[in-house]
Amino acid sequence: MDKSLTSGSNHLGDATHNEVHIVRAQLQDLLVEARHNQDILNRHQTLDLQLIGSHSFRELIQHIFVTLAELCELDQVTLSLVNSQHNLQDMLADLKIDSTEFPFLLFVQSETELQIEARPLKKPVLGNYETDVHQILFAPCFEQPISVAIIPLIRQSKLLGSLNLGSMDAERFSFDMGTDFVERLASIIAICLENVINSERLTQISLTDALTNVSNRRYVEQRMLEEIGRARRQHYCIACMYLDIDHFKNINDQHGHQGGDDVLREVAKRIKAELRLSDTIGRFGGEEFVVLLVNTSHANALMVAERIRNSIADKPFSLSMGGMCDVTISIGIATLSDDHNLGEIDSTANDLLLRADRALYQAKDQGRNCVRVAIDD
Ligand SMILES: Nc1nc2c(ncn2[C@@H]2O[C@H](COP(=O)(O)OP(=O)(O)OP(=O)(O)O)[C@@H](O)[C@H]2O)c(=O)[nH]1
Repeated sequence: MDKSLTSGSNHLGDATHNEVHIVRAQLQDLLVEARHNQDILNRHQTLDLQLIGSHSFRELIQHIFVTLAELCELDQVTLSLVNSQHNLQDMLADLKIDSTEFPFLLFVQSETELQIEARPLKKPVLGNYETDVHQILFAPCFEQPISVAIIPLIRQSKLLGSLNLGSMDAERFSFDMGTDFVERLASIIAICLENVINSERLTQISLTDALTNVSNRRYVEQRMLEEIGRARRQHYCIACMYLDIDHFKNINDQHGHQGGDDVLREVAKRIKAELRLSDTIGRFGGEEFVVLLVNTSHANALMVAERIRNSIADKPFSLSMGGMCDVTISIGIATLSDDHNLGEIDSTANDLLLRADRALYQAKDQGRNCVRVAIDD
């Protein structure tokens, strides 16, 4: 037997075997990478769908802070929004969102505040976290990140704000990294932000009284049903106040319709100033207002009503055409305790409003500028 041939063919066999082994390993790596990429793609698609599907500002912000952070495995996510005329903060107040609900949502007064090292934020900036540059953007986070991506949110050439992503991994965001993904994400978020803000504003307009800027009757009636339902589930008491300006016809007669309008606006403002964010105030029509106090006992409702009455009676109103005017208000209160919160929600709401209205008429009958409580309370 030709040994060299045999050993040669063995060598050949080993070499082929090794090559096959290497190719197999490479294929395996490619497969792992393909699965990994597919996984990333799936996560991004899930994120896109959640962001695009957001129906409200609250929902969108939650997806940015929770879904985005989870799916992209980020350690810190904050969002800075340019709020030049305080419009956004007013909108949040109307939506009953207070600053504690979204601590990672930041407001800046102008685009200049989002400049990085004196350069306008036009493109994503990736790299190491630097305290003097990035601290403001990550101030609410428990831990400061190690690498960051500051991504402008631009819509129709206007900077809406910045999405600020942080990671404890130094290599997660480096200055020479491609930014296609983050730019795509930022354009989706910018479009969604613009959409939800516009839609919240439209809803707000349709539920707001144009003269006084408080809610209108439609909103209060809708809200009342929701609040009665919630009070029933969570077993607390709610109170309803019916408020009516005294002798408003005389105010109109003496100071003209414009003077009357000034009084309506100022009354709404003074009532609102005495309420909590969770309470609801609405103009029901003419010179009538309704207030809904959640999780409020009979005694507390009485206290708030007295405070409102005093805030109106104690200080004369100045009118836009000049001159002053004394104004008083009468208030009727009805409360709905947990043990009486039964039956159809519609009729419970009607009954609560009716009882507050009857108490108001008692207040009118008994001299005005006073607070009366429903008899059966
Ligand atoms: N300026 C102004 N007046 C309004 C508006 N809506 C209703 N009014 C007027 O509000 C007045 C309400 O008068 P009344 O219902 O007689 O009640 P009142 O004079 O307040 O008397 P009491 O409620 O019994 O104390 C009417 O003169 C309405 O024209 C409004 O949007 N602006």
